[in-house]
Amino acid sequence: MLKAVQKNATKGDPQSVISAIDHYCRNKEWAMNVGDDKGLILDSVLTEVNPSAALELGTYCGYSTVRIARLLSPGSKLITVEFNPAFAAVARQIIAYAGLQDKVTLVEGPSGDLIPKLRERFGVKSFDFVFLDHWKDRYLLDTKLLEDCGLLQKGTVLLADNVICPGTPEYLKYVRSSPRYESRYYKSNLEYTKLEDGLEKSVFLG
Ligand SMILES: O=C(NC/C=C/[C@H]1OC[C@H](O)[C@@H]1O)c1cc([N+](=O)[O-])cc(O)c1O
Ligand SMILES: [Mg+2]
Repeated sequence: MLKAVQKNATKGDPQSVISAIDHYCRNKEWAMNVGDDKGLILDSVLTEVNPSAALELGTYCGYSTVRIARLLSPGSKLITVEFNPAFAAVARQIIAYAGLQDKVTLVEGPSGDLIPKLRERFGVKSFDFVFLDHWKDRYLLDTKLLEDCGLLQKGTVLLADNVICPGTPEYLKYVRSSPRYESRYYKSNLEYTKLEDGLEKSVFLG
């Protein structure tokens, strides 16, 4: 994937990096990026929220990191968390190739350990936007952790990938039944396939 970006994308042009990855993953080797179909929904929700402080759980190779960071207003920041050092190493190069390294802080390690440290380490008061795309059985645990650490504020938008495939049933049940969230499902398809998947947008009500 990284070679495809270096070969086919233009340095400093995030859209060309996104297109190069999508083309490669559709035609050569599938990979678990949020992809171009769900990516358009991510773009529109992100543009609507226009966050000054955004968090991504599950960087993988940085595809959604680039999608998010390219739409941030000047001065806004994205913190992205990745547990797997090999993925993180690729992501750093892809984010830099897109020229977005100044907007992105990539933190390596388990989300459960890092979330409680984000305030002291990065001076984050709270997040306006959270993209959940990491281990599917961590979505609910980490959402509750974000609540308990006071990192969500009234109006914070959580956007969760893969709520159908591979699926995050406990998380869905929680955000759809809790009085503290206003939740909505955006139907789409699993990246680069015809299988159903979708994004769940949940607004924290405080
Ligand atoms: O596991 C998925 N994502 C979470 C990956 C999590 C972790 O894998 C190793 C690394 O530590 C990374 O953080 C996933 C899986 C599929 N899938 O179709 O299997 C599709 C997706 O969009 C996904 O995000
Ligand atoms: Mg995903």
